[in-house]
Amino acid sequence: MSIEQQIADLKLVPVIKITDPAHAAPLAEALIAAGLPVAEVTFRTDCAAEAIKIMSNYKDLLLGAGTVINAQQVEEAKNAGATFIISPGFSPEVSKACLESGLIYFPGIASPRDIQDALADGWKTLKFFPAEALGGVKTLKAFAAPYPGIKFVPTGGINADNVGQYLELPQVQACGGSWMVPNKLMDEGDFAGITEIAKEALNKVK
Ligand SMILES: O=C(O)C(=O)C[C@H](O)[C@H](O)COP(=O)(O)O
Repeated sequence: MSIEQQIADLKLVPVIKITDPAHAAPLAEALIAAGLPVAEVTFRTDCAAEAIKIMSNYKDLLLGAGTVINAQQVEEAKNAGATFIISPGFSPEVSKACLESGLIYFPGIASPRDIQDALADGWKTLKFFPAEALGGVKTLKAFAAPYPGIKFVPTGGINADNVGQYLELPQVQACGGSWMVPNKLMDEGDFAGITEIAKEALNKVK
């Protein structure tokens, strides 16, 4: 099954910021225990690649790298075991690196011009970021008319209260968000708490 299809089936993509590599294994286990075996580990911390490498030991986990903004990070993510790449905005450099290395890219888009740049490189499942700040559902409905073949993974300001309204749209494959893996719980080592939040999020979207 394609990565796009697996993400569409899961409906949610937790956006994760790991500050301590020791959190990587318990976090992978917490997400798997919740029934949400997918992680977007962001390159916002120096240990992102190390965390991905640790999490890649969990073969049931669909593992991607987020906040990827250059080709070097694509290579680091791939070497660590990531199978998909996400960036906040469309990056021609990241796109080229993904095409060359066979990784799936979910580029961030915020405008029709971004959508067309992504489409020109062959990407048809796009991250709409920052979703809430850019008009949310209303903007996605407007994008759907001229680009009927494009699917979206909105992210940015999405939470348990508003995720349902996005997933009602046929052009929305899944929603991303950091609310499913709160930094506070990770810092406290409360991985059971993260499992609970991830389960609650899944219940909201079923
Ligand atoms: O880093 C990336 O690749 C991004 O595109 C941005 C993240 O997905 C959002 O920052 C998550 O937004 P929140 O759920 O509102 O915290």
